[in-house]
Amino acid sequence: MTAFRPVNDVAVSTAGVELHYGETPVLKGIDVSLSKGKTLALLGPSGCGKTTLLRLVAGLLAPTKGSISIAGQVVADAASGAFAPPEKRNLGMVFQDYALWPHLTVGGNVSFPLEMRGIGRADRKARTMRALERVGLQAYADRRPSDLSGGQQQRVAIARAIVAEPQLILFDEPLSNLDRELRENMVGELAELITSLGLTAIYVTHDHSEALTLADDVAVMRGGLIEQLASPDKLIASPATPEVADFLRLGGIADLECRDDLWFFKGSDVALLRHEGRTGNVVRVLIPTSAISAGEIAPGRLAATVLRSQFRGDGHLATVALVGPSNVELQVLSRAKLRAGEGVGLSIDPTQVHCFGNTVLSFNQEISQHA
Ligand SMILES: Nc1ncnc2c1ncn2[C@@H]1O[C@H](COP(=O)(O)OP(=O)(O)OP(=O)(O)O)[C@@H](O)[C@H]1O
Repeated sequence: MTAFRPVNDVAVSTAGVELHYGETPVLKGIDVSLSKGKTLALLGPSGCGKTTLLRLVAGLLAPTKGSISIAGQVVADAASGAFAPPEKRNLGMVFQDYALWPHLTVGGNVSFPLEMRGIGRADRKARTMRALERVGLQAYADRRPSDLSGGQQQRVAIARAIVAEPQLILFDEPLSNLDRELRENMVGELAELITSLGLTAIYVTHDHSEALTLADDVAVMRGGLIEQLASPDKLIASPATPEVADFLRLGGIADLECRDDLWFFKGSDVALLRHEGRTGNVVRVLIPTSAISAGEIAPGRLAATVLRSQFRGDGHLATVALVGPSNVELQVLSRAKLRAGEGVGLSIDPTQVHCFGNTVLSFNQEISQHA
């Protein structure tokens, strides 16, 4: 996102944006740049500042420091005091609670932004029906929102957000009120809609699978800062920090220490792999779930005990503790259900082990695991 890009290709950018509530900094310096036609997800735990950043872009808050531009125009600048209100930013917004007006029909809700822009009745009607058609609800124009399911109400909110063809759409946890199955279907539908309409979007969520499914780029936020901003593929292959890997649930985190070119789980005699290194060196690694296969306890495999297991659609995801090293928990995907307390033997593909920090270790040499 830092690469040079012609200004007219940039839909939104923020420079050094900070937001303080009194003395408390909530955003501590945010620099992002989003190209036209792309979707940026803001992902992170509760309280990390995602909604605050979205509200700043929307014009519902003004930054304490820094500036925000939309389509090359400065819409907020703390230094000069420049500030464009939401209605001047040409945005569509979709909220978690749909925010539909109960006294208006579905059609009335969708056409409202056009009325605000003073567009004539005939044009309004045609554009409203086109927006409803795009979300598959053209037959529902005369109904009240309360007659619709949660998923349908959210689609009405999306139709209302796109009806005036805004340059940018902001989504604030739009699916979090829906039940799991509907949410999973809607993520796919929404991704398709965003792509087919060529929308530029910022999408706030605390759900990593939603972010990785929908977005071209994901900003993983923590404590008012962006911890890493990258494409889903890059985030999965090279998480910048253990916190990012943990938040994306990519696998288990462990500290390894080097003794005689063997890398042991720290404080134990259990070695994960063989690789040149200086005795005493310690590195923190991610052992991805995809790198581990579980079977019977056998020589050459790492012994572990199952702590808990949960079915997740493509198998049973078990959390296991290694026998020997203290506090090393790994996640294993197994076809068979693994029961708490059961012993298992793990094989780990060392080429997938990811090392954090500046240390460059490629664990792709001749390896054997030493239990
Ligand atoms: N009006 C306010 N006054 C003071 N502090 C606030 C105010 N609004 C938000 N905060 C604080 O700012 C921080 C960031 O809030 P924000 O809503 O942006 O987080 P979030 O990442 O969107 O979380 P969530 O997923 O729970 O919505 C939180 O610690 C919150 O308590």
